[in-house]
Amino acid sequence: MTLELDDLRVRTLGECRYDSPFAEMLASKRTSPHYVHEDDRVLVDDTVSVLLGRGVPIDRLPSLEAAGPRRKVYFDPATTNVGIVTCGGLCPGLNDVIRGIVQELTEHYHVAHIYGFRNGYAGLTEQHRERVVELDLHAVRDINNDGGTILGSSRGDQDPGEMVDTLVGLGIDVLFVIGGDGSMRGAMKLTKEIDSRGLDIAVVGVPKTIDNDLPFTDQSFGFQTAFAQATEFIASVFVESQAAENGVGIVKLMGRHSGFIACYAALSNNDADFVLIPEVPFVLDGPNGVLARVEDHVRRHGQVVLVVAEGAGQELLEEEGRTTDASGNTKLGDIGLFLKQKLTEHLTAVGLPPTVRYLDPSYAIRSVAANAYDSVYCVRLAHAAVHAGMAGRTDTVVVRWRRRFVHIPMSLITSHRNQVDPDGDLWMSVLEATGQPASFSA
Ligand SMILES: Nc1ncnc2c1ncn2[C@@H]1O[C@H](COP(=O)(O)OP(=O)(O)OP(=O)(O)O)[C@@H](O)[C@H]1O
Ligand SMILES: O=P(O)(O)OC[C@H]1O[C@](O)(CO)[C@@H](O)[C@@H]1O
Ligand SMILES: [Mg+2]
Repeated sequence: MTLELDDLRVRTLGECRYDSPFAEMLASKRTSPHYVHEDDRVLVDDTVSVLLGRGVPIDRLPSLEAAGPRRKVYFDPATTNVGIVTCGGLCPGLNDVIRGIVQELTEHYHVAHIYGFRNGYAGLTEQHRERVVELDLHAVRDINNDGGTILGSSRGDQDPGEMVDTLVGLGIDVLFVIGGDGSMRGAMKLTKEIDSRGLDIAVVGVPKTIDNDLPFTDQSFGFQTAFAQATEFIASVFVESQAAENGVGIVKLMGRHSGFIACYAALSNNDADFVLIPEVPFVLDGPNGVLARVEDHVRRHGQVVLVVAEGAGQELLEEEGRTTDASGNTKLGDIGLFLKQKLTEHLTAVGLPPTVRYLDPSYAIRSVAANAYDSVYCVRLAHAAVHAGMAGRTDTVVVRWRRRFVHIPMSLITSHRNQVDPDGDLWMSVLEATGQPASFSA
């Protein structure tokens, strides 16, 4: 993707004229290895060859605005009303982000009102307007101990006009959207509607995806918790497969288009012998296909463990009758059950009748509370989002990029998918750890 500096500038509603509660704390701060000044920018690229290849002066290199508190803010905190909505699939840490936003707005900015919309964008429609809840410190006190989201979530289409009417009705100045790619597309439609009506409402996104499939972010919040949960299931099938004759353990993990959860979970305890992900196509048959390779492994070791991302090998499954969910996401075929059946048939046919242990942890890896690492990450993202919104940034997403918190235009987060690069070092680590072939070609 070609990136120009101007593509990376975030929108702002106007000049920041109100004193920020952080003004004094910021007065003497300068950029350091641990802090980026609000007037400084963070480079997108981090290798000498790419930077040289850009062929532009340093101040024209693609760079991102630093996140964090400003000395002045756009909205007058005392009269500011805020809305929060969580959309799409669950992800560990949603409650931590909600809590962080409410605490920051209450304890530091002392804003007028914070409203939570129930069940995703549906909560902003006319039908559900009366379900809006007012959020305060009491309402969010210990919600971080629970998985899910106290606001609820949903998929499905809503009318931006109706949603903006709700924002106007409540006098919302800043809306925080915590969600994935679909949610950010929805947020951009809201901004477009807000603009067309000439309204002064900021929309700030906090990207959420356990699949880690959003670009321009080191790793999305909740991802670490999710893959840590997944490792437990791999460990279980490993133990089971070791105890059985011709033991075959298969774990299917979430990851529609990106196999990050499968790769990290597999690397974590290093029990997996094969990792199959959407980014690396494979064939079943032939001397170099998955069936023959698994057979060979069982012959040599008496057992085998496969970790498969749900989006892997979709090209091998019947596409007939494939449907979409309420948000238009394609429903995938079940590659886990398909592999279970094919491996059972093949190993039986070659005289190695297997004992197959198949686990599909599914929602169990994403419905849990965030671990300590993710909780820290969530609260820092929440703070960054609040500062961005109060400073009038709109159509903007807060992310951590190369360990710095930064702002990016919302359109970039939906511009492409973050995927495991088959030529990158993560996949190389998986190949090194599993010993599986680099490709399963016919
Ligand atoms: N193309 C789109 N245009 C406008 N709004 C959209 C679009 N796609 C999704 N949305 C809105 O965003 C909400 C969430 O979208 P979706 O169900 O795709 O989840 P997501 O945010 O992508 O999260 P995830 O995929 O990680 O679960 C939907 O309920 C819908 O209101
Ligand atoms: O919640 P649903 O609609 O069952 O969707 C499940 C999907 O959501 C995700 O968890 C992404 O949020 C995918 O990994 C998974 O395929
Ligand atoms: Mg999505």
